[in-house]
Amino acid sequence: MTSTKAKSEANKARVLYWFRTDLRIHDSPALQAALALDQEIGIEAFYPIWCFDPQYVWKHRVGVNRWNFLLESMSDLSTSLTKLNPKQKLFVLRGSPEKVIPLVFKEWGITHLVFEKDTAAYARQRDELIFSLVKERFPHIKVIVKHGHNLYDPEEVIKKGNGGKVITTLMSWKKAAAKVADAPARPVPTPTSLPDPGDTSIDITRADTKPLEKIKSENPAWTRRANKPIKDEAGSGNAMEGPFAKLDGLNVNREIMDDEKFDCFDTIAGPDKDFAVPTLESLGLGKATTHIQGGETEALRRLQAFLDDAVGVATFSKPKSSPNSLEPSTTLLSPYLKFGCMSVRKFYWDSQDVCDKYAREHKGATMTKEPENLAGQLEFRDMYYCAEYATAKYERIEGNSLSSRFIAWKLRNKYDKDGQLIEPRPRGDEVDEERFSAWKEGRTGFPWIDAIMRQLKQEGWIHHLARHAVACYLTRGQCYISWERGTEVFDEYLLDWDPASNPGNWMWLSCSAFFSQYFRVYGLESFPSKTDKKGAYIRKYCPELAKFPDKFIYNPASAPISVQEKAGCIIGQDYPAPILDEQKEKARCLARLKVAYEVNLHGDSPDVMNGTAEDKLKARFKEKMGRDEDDEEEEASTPKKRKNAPVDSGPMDRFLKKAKS
Ligand SMILES: Cc1cc2nc3c(=O)[nH]c(=O)nc-3n(C[C@H](O)[C@H](O)[C@H](O)COP(=O)(O)OP(=O)(O)OC[C@H]3O[C@@H](n4cnc5c(N)ncnc54)[C@H](O)[C@@H]3O)c2cc1C
Repeated sequence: MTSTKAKSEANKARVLYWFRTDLRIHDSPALQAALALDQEIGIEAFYPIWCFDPQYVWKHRVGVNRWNFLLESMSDLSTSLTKLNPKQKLFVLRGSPEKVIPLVFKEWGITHLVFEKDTAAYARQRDELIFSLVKERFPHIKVIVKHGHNLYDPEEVIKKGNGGKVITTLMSWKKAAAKVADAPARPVPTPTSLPDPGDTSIDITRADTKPLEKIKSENPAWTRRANKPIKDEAGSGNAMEGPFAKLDGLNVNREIMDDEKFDCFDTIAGPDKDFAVPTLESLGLGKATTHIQGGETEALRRLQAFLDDAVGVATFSKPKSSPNSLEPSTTLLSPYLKFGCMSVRKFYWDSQDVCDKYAREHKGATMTKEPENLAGQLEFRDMYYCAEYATAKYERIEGNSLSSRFIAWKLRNKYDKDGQLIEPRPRGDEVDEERFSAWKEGRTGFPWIDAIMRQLKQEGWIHHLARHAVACYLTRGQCYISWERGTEVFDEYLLDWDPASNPGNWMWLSCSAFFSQYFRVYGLESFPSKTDKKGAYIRKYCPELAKFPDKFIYNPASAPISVQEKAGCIIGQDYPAPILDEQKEKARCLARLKVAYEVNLHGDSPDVMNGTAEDKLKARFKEKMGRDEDDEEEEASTPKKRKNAPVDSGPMDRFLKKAKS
């Protein structure tokens, strides 16, 4: 099919550059390839676009802070494009790619589609749709795809470097990557100019997109607000499979979106017909709470600030950084890498160059080695991308071909015989439900856990070891709750949520895959007090505890009542008493994990797939321990009561009562 409106003259290129998770202009091999067409055949029109997919808005759990970060990053990119050519900007097309891209193919007479490769499962599926669409309906359009989101292309590392097999250790990743190239590619230059866009008018009557009203009427869950999930009675015709399929039919963000104000998808070009970046208001969202600003400009500023401290770069050691410093003790570049505002290769090579210069100038000085140094951190990121690439059902337990070890976690996802999630949020018994909610809301009664979860919600970022602590607590440390629930909460709150790193690290921390030393559990008092004796971090994020003496800051429930009164915070009233017994639960978790490791079932074992795995683990537990796994549950799950607590209400009741009032 040829263009109906604009036609390419003299075989010059009319380029659609599709920005996705590459919201930058520096070190972009895809952008470079697109602009190289000017030398090769000449560019007649250049359209930098972003597809704002409504499916993403209502099928993927995203908190207001990540929306804010994304919109800021898009605005910043748009400004950069305008600086390269005052006629240019980021043209935001409101609609799903498979709808809006064919439309502009026709309307703008596109001859070339260029984008950066994205190897995540959901992205591959989306891109396959576009490839087949081009093949069937627009065979004259040339598609150019360049890798640039990782140090090495995960697909190449897996296919060329590891014979198509999955990778689960940094060593095996290094070996496989070495077969692809000696070192990551050096960054490519930043463009200094851009060709003009062509005519950007669109005959909206021809628009193959769904106006807002149509989306709403086809998807009742979109507009209905309710406390419990609503199934989409109408069914959604173009639902994606993979990680998002489980959310099919639900506006999972309805709790934070005000439908009255929601008008983001009124037309393909937005309310002013100018393809502007949407606003938080148009998504029906309130104000962001984070202080972390999105965009390439901020990413480069942060990188430069890090590089300016050569000693800091040369001696950067992840395990020695502090999870509870008030200012981040690591680079905080992860959200920028996630959205591609920061090129990972620039990050890698700029740091490497600083290290090399430091080594030359300070002969014999101690420098950190891999994997603790910065290069090691970025390599871990690549390793998870490779694992995700090679693993079917990576984001879940059942059917996970990475052989995520099967542990009968509470509140884990359950699927029907067709592999569909039975409920988007499995319900468990009251104790597990309450433990999960308390964890998510930062009211477990363990200040270390609560402070981290509150920082996560407020800022959208927490330190790596803080992530370790809360992930360990929720899963194998104390609660025995599925890592799937953890990924879901991180997905909602993290700015840097990543489909490879998030499930991968949760599998690691829960000792389901990648790591197996399940007996190493973080102490809720001993671990944080190593780097923050006085509890400044706790005082910041749990201000109700601010006046407690240092001695009790990590365990305020152990303070005498006179101390609590003096601190103006009665445990059980103004701050919850511990929701569980740390040591007892740790012992219970360890016992169950030991059995799970012995039985050694994996995500795709027949017992897991046919639903008999949990019974098998329970039977082995009884055989080994001489009692039922659940026998001790009653005892262990009863929170300790304060001596002076009224008999008719537990500490959590009193805290909730107070919070509600
Ligand atoms: C349970 C859990 C969930 C996580 N979820 C995510 C996630 O969704 N997205 C995400 O980017 N990171 C995730 N991480 C990894 C890591 O915690 C963050 O990348 C890191 O804390 C980001 O802070 P930073 O940029 O200051 O990191 P730095 O220490 O400055 O490291 C530089 C970069 O290296 C990469 N990196 C470092 N450690 C890891 C790691 N363990 N895995 C993958 N990449 C790493 C990141 O891109 C990071 O920006 C998770 C870790 C845990 C324990």
